[in-house]
Amino acid sequence: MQRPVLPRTLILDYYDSYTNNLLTLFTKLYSDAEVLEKVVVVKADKYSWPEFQQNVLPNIDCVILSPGPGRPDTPSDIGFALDLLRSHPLPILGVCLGHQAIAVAFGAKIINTPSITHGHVVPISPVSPAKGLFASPYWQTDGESKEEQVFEVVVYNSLTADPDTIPDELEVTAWSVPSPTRPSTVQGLRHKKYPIWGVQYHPESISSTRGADLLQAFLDEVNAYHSSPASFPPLPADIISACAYRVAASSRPLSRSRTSSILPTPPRTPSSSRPASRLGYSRLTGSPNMLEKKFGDLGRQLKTQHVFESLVNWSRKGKEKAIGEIWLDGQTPTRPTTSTLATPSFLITYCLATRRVTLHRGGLTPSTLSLPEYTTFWDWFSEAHQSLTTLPTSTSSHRSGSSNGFKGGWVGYFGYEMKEESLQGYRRRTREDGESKAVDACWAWVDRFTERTTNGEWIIRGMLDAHNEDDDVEAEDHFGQGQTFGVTREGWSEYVEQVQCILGGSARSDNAPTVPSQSFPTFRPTATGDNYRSKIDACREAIRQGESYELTLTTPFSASMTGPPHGGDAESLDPYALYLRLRSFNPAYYSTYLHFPSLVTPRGNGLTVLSSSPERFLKIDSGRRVEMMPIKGTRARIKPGQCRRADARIGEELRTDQKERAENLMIVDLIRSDLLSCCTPSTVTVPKLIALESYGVHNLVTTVQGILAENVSSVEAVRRCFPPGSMTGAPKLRSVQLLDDFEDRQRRGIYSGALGYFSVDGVTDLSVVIRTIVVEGDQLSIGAGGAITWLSDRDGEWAEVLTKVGSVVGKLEGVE
Ligand SMILES: C=C(O[C@@H]1C=C(C(=O)O)C=C[C@H]1O)C(=O)O
Ligand SMILES: NC(=O)CC[C@H](N)C(=O)O
Repeated sequence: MQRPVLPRTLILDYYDSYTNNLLTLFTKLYSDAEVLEKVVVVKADKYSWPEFQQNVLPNIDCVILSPGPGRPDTPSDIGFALDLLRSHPLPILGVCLGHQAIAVAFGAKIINTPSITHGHVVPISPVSPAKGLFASPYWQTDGESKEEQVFEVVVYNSLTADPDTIPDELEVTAWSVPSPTRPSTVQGLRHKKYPIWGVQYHPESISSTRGADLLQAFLDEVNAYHSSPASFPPLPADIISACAYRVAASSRPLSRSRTSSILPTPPRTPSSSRPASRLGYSRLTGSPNMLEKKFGDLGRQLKTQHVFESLVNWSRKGKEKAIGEIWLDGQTPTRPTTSTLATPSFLITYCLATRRVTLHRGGLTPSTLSLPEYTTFWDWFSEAHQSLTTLPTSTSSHRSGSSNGFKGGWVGYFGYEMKEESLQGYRRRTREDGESKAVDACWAWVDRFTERTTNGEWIIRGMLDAHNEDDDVEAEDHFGQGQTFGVTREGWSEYVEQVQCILGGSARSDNAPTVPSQSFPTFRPTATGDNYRSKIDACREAIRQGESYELTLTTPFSASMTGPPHGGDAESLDPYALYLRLRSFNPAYYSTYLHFPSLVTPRGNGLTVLSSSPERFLKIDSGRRVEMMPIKGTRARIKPGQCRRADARIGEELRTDQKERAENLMIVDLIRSDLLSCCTPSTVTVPKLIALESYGVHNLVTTVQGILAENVSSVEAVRRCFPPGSMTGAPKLRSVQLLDDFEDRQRRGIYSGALGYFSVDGVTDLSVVIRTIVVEGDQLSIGAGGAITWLSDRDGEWAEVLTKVGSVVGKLEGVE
């Protein structure tokens, strides 16, 4: 059977985190180019009802009403959908919330479903004889028995249409197959006269079957409704540009928003006539301006700690005062990573409350710039990064090996509160005192560094300042203040010599190696366990009301640098010595030490981040492949060596636990939808669904990948996926707003944000900031939390939080 001709389809998005996944159903049937020309996802409140009737309806052929938080009988949740359904000017398909809207529009009641279910696979049975879309030739397979017509899908709902109130003009087309724990519920509806169909389940979920069949059945009806034209016209440009996130189908220039630099914005010149760029990267065909020196066997036997400390000591004595210390210290036995040791040449910080970008350089007074109204830090930083980047073209093949590591560029973090400028529709909470000092984002510029490769060899890398490379070229100065972005030839020679000395063992070392802290300071929850338990109740109540499907509730733990450590005498702790303890106590793929002594935060002077995160937020490789690896599902381990079989059993129990799998699946569907906002739709896939990974704790991890669309920069991709879905729950926007309240409007700060690097060649790798100690002045904090679902148990969830904190700093004695 031929696939139906693709009509102009407008998907109204009720701020759900699964809506974009509907695009994947389209790309199973049509090419990316066709889908991007004919299908748009538009936020449901983008148009008023009169605007929609006047400007949009005449230019589209059908509408899909998305899933979403809230209720279809609450006007602020459902907008003009009920008017649209009652006037039914064109064919409409409702999914979940959209389906419930159909019921409400024609008089049915919405009630709590007898068994609230999110992220579980449920069998569905169409009524017999088949009705509505299930009677379509695109659905029916000749000769199927009733049992064979049962199909499996994922459901995410707390509410349902009350079957006793379905009006005569509507008809139920499918029911869930009842089980002892789940009574049968309405899963499909159709209007007997109008072109309106709905499904309660989520055909777009990764674990649903027959989603594309359902879509074809609908699109076939749309064709019939419009008298089966040979083709439908493309969508007009104004509707395409109303799209929440636009992904280019083919080669187009990068869309750049207006941004500002610390001094006036650099003049725009077409890329062909542009100067060879500030760092000369536009001529990066081989590696003309990228410097690299390999040391072979020299220093192989040295500990990374020793080399790091020697480099730091050397830079502390240098002419220019170092502005920070960076050790990207990935270390797991199973997934090898490189280590990066660097002292950055300058820092950029951003404060949301003041909207100020500040440039910090060693020994100089910081200079600041207020961002104009029309822009955000994301745009500003994206522009700053792009102006220094050679973007790999989409035709460049997927290169492997070392070309995917850090090559120099930005290292730092986006704190969780940066969601304020990334999440569409986010309503900001009121500001607290002291927030005008907050460091909501911090990015350090690294133009030379020492790397330990996975095979233990030492390499140094650098990039040459454009001034040195080509005298004709006036290096542009994006930040003003005479800031340079690369090393000088002399600076590089000096660095080579110094590292050679260190690796060769001839560097004079004034200091003995730092001794790791003997113990961790005593961390305490800032609120009691009972307080957290009561918030779990509040989360479950929000879930019962249909406001959220899953909420990642978190809470801070704090300690003081001057307080008495576990069982020891009072002593002042050194954050670096503490990091040395952490890296051996909880080695993690994203283990990181960031030390910025000159930064001032609301809690004190100096900011140090000691991270042992196991979770990948987002990686972009040199072939523009984006990979996200959300973790959901955590269990404590029996420490290896003690009882391997019992430990493996706990892992297996976690992997097969239906509640944990549902938690993970919910985030997987969310992450797919996030990636569809920045990747070419057909490229978004899930190569590994719910795999067990056991490091400090047992975790369930999923891998989601896609290819970054040509018109989306790496910073913009991160922004579209930020904050990390595993730290919010789903749907993201509503869950984040609820969590702001449940967490008493406290800032999460760096915790729950993203930390890592944006390399000059476009390669990016960021972790989700969890299992991380943040040191501000003499205050230490660790955030921890977990995903709350309808099935959550108060004690179990609190125990999980303590397990997570315990994996970082050891069991907290006396905390219940
Ligand atoms: C909230 C935290 O972790 C998140 C929640 C997890 C879970 O619910 O199992 C696992 C990893 C993280 O995505 C934390 O570590 O604080
Ligand atoms: N996924 C959805 O669209 C959910 C719809 C509604 N908020 C419910 O919980 O039932």
